[in-house]
Amino acid sequence: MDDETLNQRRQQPKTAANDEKSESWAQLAWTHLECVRNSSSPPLIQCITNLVSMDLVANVLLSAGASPAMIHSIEEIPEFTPKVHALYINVGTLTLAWLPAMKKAAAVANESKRPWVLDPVAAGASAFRLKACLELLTLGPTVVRGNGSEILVLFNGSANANFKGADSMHESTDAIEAAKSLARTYGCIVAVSGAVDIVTDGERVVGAKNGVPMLQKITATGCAVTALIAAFVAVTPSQPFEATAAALSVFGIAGELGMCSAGGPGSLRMHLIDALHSLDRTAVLQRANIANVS
Ligand SMILES: Nc1ncnc2c1ncn2[C@@H]1O[C@H](COP(=O)(O)OP(=O)(O)O)[C@@H](O)[C@H]1O
Ligand SMILES: Cc1ncsc1CCOP(=O)(O)O
Ligand SMILES: [Mg+2]
Repeated sequence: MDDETLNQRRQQPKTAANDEKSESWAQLAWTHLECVRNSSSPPLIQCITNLVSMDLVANVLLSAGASPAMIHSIEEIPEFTPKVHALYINVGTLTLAWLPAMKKAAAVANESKRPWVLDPVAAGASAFRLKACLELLTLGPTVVRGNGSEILVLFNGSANANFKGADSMHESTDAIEAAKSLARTYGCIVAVSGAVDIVTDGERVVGAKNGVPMLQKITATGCAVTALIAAFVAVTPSQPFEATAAALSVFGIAGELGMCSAGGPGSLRMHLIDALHSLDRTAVLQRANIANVS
């Protein structure tokens, strides 16, 4: 997708990819994936992500039809970030050295009117990490996706002595009100992953019930689905709520199909990537399970 196309999408929300008011959620999920795959050039996603996740994030983006670029040096950001279709920031292996580059990239993405997505991995693990996440939130991400514990910590604004790390201690549904409040405060879409993936813009709330529990046994699946959200938002930047729900559902469907061939987490990782690559319309329309949450 070239810049001209991207700008046309921003100015004209009613395109084939995002005329979703008349489409079912399942159709919408398929349309987003198709749009990523069929862009004239693959959506370029800059990923400033943690060291654990780089491989899976890049492979998930490639298998969905996007183009990942793991470029995180602050020296390269002013030149490179304006060229991307979306930016992905993930604090999983945050150090003091990386934080200025994350903030700079967010600022350049904002100036360049590029959507950007934040994954606040283990936000409550330390005061340093939480402060960094809250500072990044004030820079105005388009979407924030975390697990239940991460979203609750961002909402409470204080590091939690019981916080265990990257894995959630909460159900996604425990964090619905926190997610709505964060979405209203920061003017962004907030997604909470789990058995049901919750997506809210502060008013609307939908739940995507796709995926398999074994996705939790593969490191960086949360990071990878946040990257997929960035790719979906890249092709419909004026519709981040819909793009986020669609990405979560599509990733979950790939997990469901991958699980049919997998013997455990190691082979699920491989089959997940294969399933995302070959996902077809029939599977998405039959399996997408997105509905309003009251
Ligand atoms: N119990 C579950 N059943 C089905 N899918 C799940 C379950 N828990 C998590 N997932 C899926 O696993 C992926 C990673 O989510 P999660 O484990 O919540 O993120 P994180 O790795 O950041 O903690 C998401 O696609 C989510 O939908
Ligand atoms: C284990 C771990 N430690 C620091 S980052 C990371 C990966 C976390 O990935 P995810 O949040 O997707 O499980
Ligand atoms: Mg995570």
